[in-house]
Order: sequence, then structure tokens, then C-alpha cells
Amino acid sequence: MKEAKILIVDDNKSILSALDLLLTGNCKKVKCLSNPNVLLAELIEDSYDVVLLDMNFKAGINTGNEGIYWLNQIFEYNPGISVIMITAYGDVELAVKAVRNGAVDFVLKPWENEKMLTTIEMAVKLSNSRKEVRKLRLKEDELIAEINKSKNDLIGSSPEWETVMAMVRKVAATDANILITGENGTGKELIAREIHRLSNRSQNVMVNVDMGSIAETLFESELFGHKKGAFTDAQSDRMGKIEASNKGTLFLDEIGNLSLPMQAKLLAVLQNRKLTRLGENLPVDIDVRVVCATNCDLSKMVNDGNFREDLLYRINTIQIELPALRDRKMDIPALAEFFLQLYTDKYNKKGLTISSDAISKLKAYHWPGNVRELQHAIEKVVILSDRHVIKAADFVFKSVELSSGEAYGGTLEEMEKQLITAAIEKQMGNLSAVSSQLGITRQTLYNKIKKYGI
Ligand SMILES: Nc1ncnc2c1ncn2[C@@H]1O[C@H](COP(=O)(O)OP(=O)(O)OP(=O)(O)O)[C@@H](O)[C@H]1O
Repeated sequence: MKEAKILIVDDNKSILSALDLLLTGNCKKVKCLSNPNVLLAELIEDSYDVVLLDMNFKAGINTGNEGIYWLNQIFEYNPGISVIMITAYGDVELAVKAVRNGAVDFVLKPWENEKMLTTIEMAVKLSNSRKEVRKLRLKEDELIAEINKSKNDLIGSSPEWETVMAMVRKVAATDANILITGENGTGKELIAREIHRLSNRSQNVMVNVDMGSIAETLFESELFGHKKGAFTDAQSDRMGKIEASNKGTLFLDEIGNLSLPMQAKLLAVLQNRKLTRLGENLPVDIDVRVVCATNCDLSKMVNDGNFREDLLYRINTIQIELPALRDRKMDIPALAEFFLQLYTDKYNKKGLTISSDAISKLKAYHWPGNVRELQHAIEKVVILSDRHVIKAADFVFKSVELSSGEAYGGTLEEMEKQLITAAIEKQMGNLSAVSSQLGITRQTLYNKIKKYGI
């Protein structure tokens, strides 16, 4: 209230001076106008939080229509401003009409000062929250525009990749739920982004949830949100990821990693299109398009009793299978050039090129980690290269199987890296299988892959 700027418009001078006396000292600025014709000019002059507006201006004509007219004028200029009508007892009906038109409240003449101050205080609060909402909305629009601005660089012209892209273009604009399958690193997330970018939901966000890294205990609060105090660590209200993707796209990565109880909870939300935040009673309506990705064979998981059939039907209206990189080797040169450009720019190594024998070597390799592995391989040689041309010998692909009794001369970290690389090769890039082979969680495996640049 102390920071508020109040504009009072009334042709009755004694009302103006009474209100001026009451409010000066309680507010930052109080401005009185006896002629409504200068009202709009005054709104342009300064940013007011509240306008106190008389219902009647012309002496003798008490239709109140002038008040409603000026109310609409104010909103046309600034719909966020709080307007309180000042009205005589006989005009209550009109004052109610003004409230229907957007005024926050009305005060009857003669007013009680306490009541008037409370009404103005509420109006200031409302005006502040409207300003805050408007600011957040603009910020949100800005962020979404920024996120969606960049067109994805999807490299590939092989028939296998073209088939994928034709399917993406066909289904993007529909609201169909899509399941993207393929080995790790084949571009599932990239394709999900492209589907979102080409969809009618691209004005809103795509929210990415990695089901493989959410702990069972946090699943509900991460996805559905919670109210402050809903559980010990819930220190503030939090919107869940599903609600955050409302009107946009919800990308559920590694859907095959979901436990059966979590599958049931997710299915209920997708079926009912409603969710209830933890600790709250009222369900919230949601309107999301679901895109899922997995490297697991979900049909086999259904047969084995590890994945709900009804959930599979719900998420795989359309299935897009991404080819492994070894099955579209003709795209390797273009991908290599693309990543070379990316990393020579990033590491300031302009002019670095790649020899044709190096490209041949890349084409001959079987890429168990697919495009991601190729990307990391190029990044590594760009960092290490101190020549102008990358040669075949710069790429070293290890296929190591260490026997338990073998003496190893390297550091513990090198050994760990080799073990992980060997396991990825052995399991053909299936990270779930790699993590169970090595006896570590998927998250730990991800961290190590990132750490070692595998
Ligand atoms: N066609 C492509 N053109 C350019 N870059 C690609 C392409 N396909 C994949 N990539 C890049 O390869 C990396 C891995 O892609 P992405 O994360 O989409 O794969 P993924 O299948 O979702 O992997 P995971 O199953 O491990 O989550 C990303 O950096 C992505 O930008």
C-alpha cells in the first residue's frame, strides 16, 4: 500500500479532498481529477495501481452510464489496473454491473474510512499480482520462443533416415501419442523435439522426463507436483512435470524403466486427463500430447509381465523405430562433418579437416553407442588434434574384454573406462543391460559415460 499510486476521479470537490486527506501518507502518490476527460492522459502520464472512479459525473443525470463508459476506457488502455467504483446508495444495481464489467469492488457514499482503506489495500494487492502474472506470462512466452527458435539439426539422407523423417512430418501435427524406439544414442530425444516443433503445440513447451533417473520415492512428486508440507522434504508448493507440459508435449524418456506401480499411476493420469498434486484434493485438468521413448522391447516386457499392456496401447498409437547408425552408414560422412564443424567452432580449431581414410574407418566401425558415440569420438579427436587433418589413426576403437586375472598397467580410472566401453559393445549399446552387467545403476552409468566421454 505504501508503494501504491492512486488516482481518484470524481466531480465532487469535497469527495476528492476527503479521499486525498485519507490516503495521502498511506500511499506513495494520490492524484485527484475532477474532470474524467483528462483521465486517460493521466494514465499515460504515470502508472497507477488503483483508480477510484465515481459512477456519475453530470449533475442531475444519475444513470451511472458515464462511470461504466470510463471504466471500459480504462480497461482498454490497461486491463490490469484495479478500479473501485464510488457510488450512491440508489446506484447499487449499476455498481454491480460495473463489477461484472471488471471493477474490483464498489464503495457506497458516505463510506467508513476503515472500510475504504481495506478495499483499496485489496485492490492494490490484486493489481500487483496481475502485474506479476503479466510479467511471468511475457517471460514464459519469451522463454518458449527461445527454446523453440532453433530448428533441430537433423542430419541424414539415407533411405532409412528419410523413412523416419517422412513419418515424423506425417504424424507431428496430429495429437497422436507416439512411441519412439531404438538403441541408445540413435536420436530419440532429437526426434521427439522435432515432432514437438512441427506440432500445433509448439507455442508451448516440451517437458522432458527421464524415467530412468527418477527415484521411485520421488516419482509422484516429480510428475504430479506437491503442496508444501505434503511430505517431509516438501518445503514449498511445486508444480509437477506433467502439469508444466500442459498444452504442450510431455516427453517420457526411458519409459521401459518404469516400475509396475508407477506405470499404474501414469496410466490413470493419461486415461483421466486429470491429476492431483500430492497433499491436495482438487484434481487439475491436463491437456498434453505424450511422446515416449525406449530402447527396450516393450511387447516382450508385456509378455514377461513387466509392462502393462493397457499402458503400451495408450502410448504407442504410432510407433517410430529409429535405425542404428551401423544400419545407415551412408549418413556417417555427413554426421562426421556436422560434428567436426560443431567442435572446431567450439574449441576454436577452425580449418581442421577430416581425411577420407578417417571417414572410411568411421564407416567400417559398428558404433554400438550410435550417433552419440560418433559425436563423442569426433569431439575427442578435435580436442586432441594438433594437426590440420584428422587421420584414421586418430580414431582408436577399443574392444576390450579384460579377464579377471589379467594384470592391468593403467590407472583405475582408465580401467573403469575400458570396462564400461567393453560392456557397451558387448550389450550392443543397451544401457540397461550394461548397468546390470556392471552392477551399477543407470544413473551412475550415465554419469560415468559423461565423465569419460564414452
Ligand atoms: N540425425 C542426427 N543429426 C544430428 N545429430 C544427431 C542425430 N541423431 C542423434 N544426434 C545427436 O546424438 C546425440 C544423441 O541423441 P539423442 O539424445 O536424441 O539419442 P537418444 O536415442 O535419445 O539416446 P538415449 O537413448 O541414450 O537417451 C545428441 O547429441 C543428438 O543431438
